[in-house]
Amino acid sequence: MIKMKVSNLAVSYQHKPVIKDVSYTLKGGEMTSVIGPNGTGKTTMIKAIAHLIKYKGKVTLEDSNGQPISKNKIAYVPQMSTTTTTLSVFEMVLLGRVKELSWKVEKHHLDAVTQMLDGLGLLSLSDRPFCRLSGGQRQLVTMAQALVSKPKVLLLDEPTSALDLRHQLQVLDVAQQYTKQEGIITVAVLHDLALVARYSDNILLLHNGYVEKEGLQRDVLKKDLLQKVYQVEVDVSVSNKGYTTVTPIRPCNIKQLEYTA
Ligand SMILES: Nc1ncnc2c1ncn2[C@@H]1O[C@H](COP(=O)(O)OP(=O)(O)OP(=O)(O)O)[C@@H](O)[C@H]1O
Repeated sequence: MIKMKVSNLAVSYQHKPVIKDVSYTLKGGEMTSVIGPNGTGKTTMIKAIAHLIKYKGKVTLEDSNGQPISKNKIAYVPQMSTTTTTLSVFEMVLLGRVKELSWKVEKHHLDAVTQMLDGLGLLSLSDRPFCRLSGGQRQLVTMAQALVSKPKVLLLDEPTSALDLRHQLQVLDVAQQYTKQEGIITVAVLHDLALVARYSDNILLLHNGYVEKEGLQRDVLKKDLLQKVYQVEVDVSVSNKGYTTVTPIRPCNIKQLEYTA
């Protein structure tokens, strides 16, 4: 099983600490959701583990034999692609294979792209220029591009923010299926706690640059903990079909609430 170990991670922007001292270990085959209020450092943290920004501390990635895995095997899908490229959807997804391509594009690469587009319901958009897609379609295409690169670690920054209900489930189903099948590590920054409850094997709750809590949904999606971190009164309920819902009720002053976590 592959393993990613993050030790004493710290990131500052212009000497202002954003991620202060974060440590955790992630395992292959598991989906981890990163949650927390706006501006708390979620994007910064996943950009650091993708080696896209400078950080202090240590991030190691190793296979089941303890051998290091190259950082090239980490795929990062940003919040929203604003590129104005005129490349087609097909070409954009094919770029996911760029490290393996030579002057001649082999059939198996083209087949992999077609299969991925088909799986995400994007085949009919193959020839459309990427710059003429809607926000949600762009999110799906960048996800396809990441998956076609055969990553060992898949980092998704708010992958469902522009998607309708059906596509939210579709994207997270694809990510979950791929994570389990290939035994990779997937980390998704999500704000929708119903999706978090449904798809996470593990949840990291970030607050003010620290991990406030890490664990299973029953340990993290707790009323008093969420109230403390989000400063909002919430109701946490589980339907008779087993789906967890976190309902925000009203913003609150934490001093009025009892915190026992
Ligand atoms: N390039 C940058 N330069 C300076 N400050 C930055 C930069 N990027 C982010 N920040 C600041 O770092 C803090 C954390 O930002 P980050 O985007 O990581 O938060 P987040 O938890 O992902 O937020 P959100 O939920 O709103 O997307 C914020 O205060 C933000 O303003």
